This record gives sequence, C-alpha cells and structure tokens, in this order.
Amino acid sequence: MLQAINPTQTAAWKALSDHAEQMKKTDIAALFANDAARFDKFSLQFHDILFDYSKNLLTEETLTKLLALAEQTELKDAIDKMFAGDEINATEGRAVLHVALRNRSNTPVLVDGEDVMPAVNKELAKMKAFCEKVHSGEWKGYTGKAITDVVNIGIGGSDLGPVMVTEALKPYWKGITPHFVSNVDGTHIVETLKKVDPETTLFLIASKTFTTQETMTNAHSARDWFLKAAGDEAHVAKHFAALSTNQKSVEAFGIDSANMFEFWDWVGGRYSLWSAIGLSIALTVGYDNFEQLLQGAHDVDQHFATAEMDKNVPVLMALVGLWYGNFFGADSEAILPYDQYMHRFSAYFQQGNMESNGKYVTRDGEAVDYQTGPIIWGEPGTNGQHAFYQLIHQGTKLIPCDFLAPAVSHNPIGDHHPKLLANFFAQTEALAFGKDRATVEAELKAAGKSDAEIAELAPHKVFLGNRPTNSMLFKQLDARTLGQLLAFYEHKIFAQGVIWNIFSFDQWGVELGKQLANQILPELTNDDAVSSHDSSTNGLINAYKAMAK
Ligand SMILES: O=P(O)(O)OC[C@H]1O[C@@H](O)[C@H](O)[C@@H](O)[C@@H]1O
Repeated sequence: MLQAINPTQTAAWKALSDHAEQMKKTDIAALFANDAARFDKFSLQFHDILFDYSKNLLTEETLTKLLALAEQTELKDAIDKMFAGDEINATEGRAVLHVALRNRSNTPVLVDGEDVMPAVNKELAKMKAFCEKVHSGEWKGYTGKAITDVVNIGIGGSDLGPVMVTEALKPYWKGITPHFVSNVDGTHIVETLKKVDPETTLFLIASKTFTTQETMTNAHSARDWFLKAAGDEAHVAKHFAALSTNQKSVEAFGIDSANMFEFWDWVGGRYSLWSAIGLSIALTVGYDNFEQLLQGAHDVDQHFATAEMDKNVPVLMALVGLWYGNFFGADSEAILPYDQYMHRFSAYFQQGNMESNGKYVTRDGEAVDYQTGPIIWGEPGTNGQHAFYQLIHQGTKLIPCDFLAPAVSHNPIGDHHPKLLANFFAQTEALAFGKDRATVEAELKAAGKSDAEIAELAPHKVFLGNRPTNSMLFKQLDARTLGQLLAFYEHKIFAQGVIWNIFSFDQWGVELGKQLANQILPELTNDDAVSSHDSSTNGLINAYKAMAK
C-alpha cells in the first residue's frame, strides 16, 4: 500500500511555488547565457541514449527543490514497493509487476510470497517455441500452408503497444505481416480481412479479461469468416490463439488451452506489451528481438530502482513535467518523435499516460486541488512542424515538448537524415531562444522593407522563445533502445502518479461508458421510441432509429 501524502502540504511544494515566481522572471536564454556548463549539468547518457533536459526553465536550485518534493512524497519507497510486489494498485487489490515480465536477471519477484519468475519464464519459453514453429513453417494452416499473416484482435493495451512496437521495429520484420483490428466499427475487421487469406492467417485474440465487447465481437466475426472458408471447427486450433488471463472464457470461445498464452492480473493492460500480449511483436520481429526489447526495459528498470534520484532519467522526466503542470499551468505535453517508424509512439503514451494519471481523486479518496495527468499528444517530425508547431511557437499555451530522434537512420537515402535532424535541432533551439524584436527589425530592414512596413510586420515575426523541451537522441532505433525508451516513459508516469497522490494503475473512468452502452444496445434493436434517457440522448437515439431504417 502506498502512503497517501498530499503533495501540496509538503514544505517542498511551498518552496517550489515561491521559486516558480522567481523563475517566471527569467528565461531559458538567460539561463544558458549565465552558465557555459549548462548542457553538461543537465544532460545524461544512458547506454545509447542521450537525455538532454537543459532547455528547460530550471536551475540546480529548481532541481534540488523538485527532488525534495520527490523525497517528501516518498517516491523512493513507492518504487521499492512496486518492485517488491506490494499491492500498490489498491483499488483493484493487485500488485503492479510489468517489471517482472522483463526481469532478465531472473531474481525472484514475489507476489503473495510466491516467486512469479518460473511462470513468466515458462510463458516466454512457450512464446519462443511457438515463434520458431511459425517462422520455420512447421506450424501449418488447415490446408498445409505456412503462416504468412498475423491478425491481432484486441483494443487499448491489448492493441496499442503491439501496433506501436511492430511499426517502430519494421526494419526487423521477419516475413510475417502483422495486422491489427481494434475498433468495433465493422469497417476495421472487414477491411483487414480483405487483405488476408484464411489458409495462411493466424488470429491472436488479445484480451486480458477476454470479455471486452469490441474484441469479442471482432473475434467472433473473424471466426465466422474463417469457418466460412475452412468449413470444419476442428481447423480453428490451427488459426486461433488467445493471449489472456482468463482461461475459462478462452475455452468457452473455443480456443484450446494449448493455444492460450497466459499472463496475470498483476500486469496492467497498458503495461502488457511485455507479456503474452507481445506475441504479435515476437512473431513479427522475431523472438530474439522481442527479448532485446525486454532487455532494454530491464536496463531501465534497474536504473530506475537503483540510480540516485538526481541521475535517474525517469525521475527527472517526471519532475520536469510536473514542474510545468503544477507551477506554470501547462496542461498538455507533446511527444514528437523524429522517426517515421515511431509514428504511433505518442498515441501509445496517450493511453499509457492519460489512462494512468487522468485521475482527480487522491489515494485517500479526496478530490485534488492541483493538476494531475497532462493531455498527451503529438505526431512525428517533420509533419507536425507544418501543422501545429505554430501554436507551440507563438500560441498562448505553454506546451513542454519531448523531441526524440535516432542518430543513424535505417534508411540512409541521400541527405534525408541530416535534413530531418537539422529540423529537430532547429526546432528545439527556436523554441528555447526565439527571435527578438531587434533581430526581426534588422532582417526586415535588410530585406528592403520601409519603416512603416517594419512596424506593421515585426510584432508578428517575433518569437518569444522560452518554450521548454527535452531531447532524447539515441544511436539507432533497435529493439533494446526502444525497450529503454518505453520504460523511461512508463516509470515517468508512475513517479508522477506517486507524487500526485493518485492511483496510476486502475482505470475506473472507462467503466461508465461501457455500462451505459450495454444498456443502450438492446434499445437499438427494436422499433420502439426511447424515452428513458435525457432529452438529448433520447433525441439522438430516436433520430438514429429513424435514419437507419
Ligand atoms: O485486454 P482487455 O481486457 O480486452 O482490455 C482492453 C482495454 O480495455 C479498456 O476498457 C481498458 O481501459 C484498457 O486499459 C484495456 O487495455
């Protein structure tokens, strides 16, 4: 159980509030001008990743105060408790042990006194053996052909991670094409099934609970489609596997437990790509690369658990983010990967972050009076530059941004990569340092503008700068580095949730919509006018019924 500590009642919070007022009087450019060693002081190397957080509105004093906040909210104790298998997901009565799934050191991890590592290793061995069979062609479809396509049917944490990772690691694909169906909109499954052949397709039904409406609906449609071609129910075993914690429901669906890859209730859905939910990843990029992904995350787990707080990358990421959210009123963060392969990275952490920390109730059941989880958004660079960066540079909102890029491209064609990276560096520089009025006026004058034109145009061309960014520059996007990056963000989210005194591993906020949808569904299947809701909902439902006739 985690302590319930109101962060705003700590001495550190009060000190940070006062300090923020001081920091509002300076800017990032001044901090650089006053300290030649700023980059060295506020950057860290972790394996092949350089984390530069120097382009932030903070000083050593800020960091000391933020670290005091971490100490006074007992972050270290919470980290230890997570790794020790304590029931830190208190509202669901569960431990939080995605770190056990990637525990390559194999030291015992106890849940209720029992070491979970033998079960974790057994499941990994099963996944490995299965991948080998599929890749070698030993695993055959009902007409004796090898598998060419995998369709993962899942949603939320049973979809976003595998989609993001398989896309990010596309250079490592092994000849199996992955497809992902998540939306209950029939279009998703129908369009996907058009691309695959029942004789050579393997369906992975990915659902922790095996009760999720969208996934079960898509799974049944996939099964019907398959049986239409294959005819015999006996062939299902060759084409359907389940990734779940719920053996009973898997069997009820008609999937043999031999084809079930198991995980456990101490794995949160949005932290589950490291479990059997990652089978589509292992099948796509090979089991060796899946293991490298686990290794990368494990590297960071060890760092998070043991590094001093002031050298601890996820802790620093958490504190820097919280600094803007709680003391400068920033309400969103942009994640901007300068790598096309990472095009689902921000979407992945939308769930990771917003489902974890989108909470207004504290660990002791009170309403917070401070901001918690930020809105997460972003697109790959350079696309975002030609779309929404205008607002980041000159809008009225403070949007801390994370820039991520590989030094080495998987596709070193012409001068694409230097151009991509030039944009990365230019953007972080422009955001931090801006362009002042004098420079703008001098440029306009040099371009031959009259004094009147200069007076008219100059205000629009000024960049105030002082827009904070973190940069993550890494050597190349391989499985191990990706695993490290993902674990950085996961632990950042955890550390922030601890300090905010909220529970990061439940998601009660998704339940009400599900409940109401279940009530509404039967109302849509008859011709009766509906009057049981508010006038808007009644009006919409009745209009739908009339239109759909
Ligand atoms: O894997 P399941 O049980 O089908 O759940 C899928 C998703 O279901 C959603 O309701 C949850 O908000 C997510 O956290 C979860 O990942």
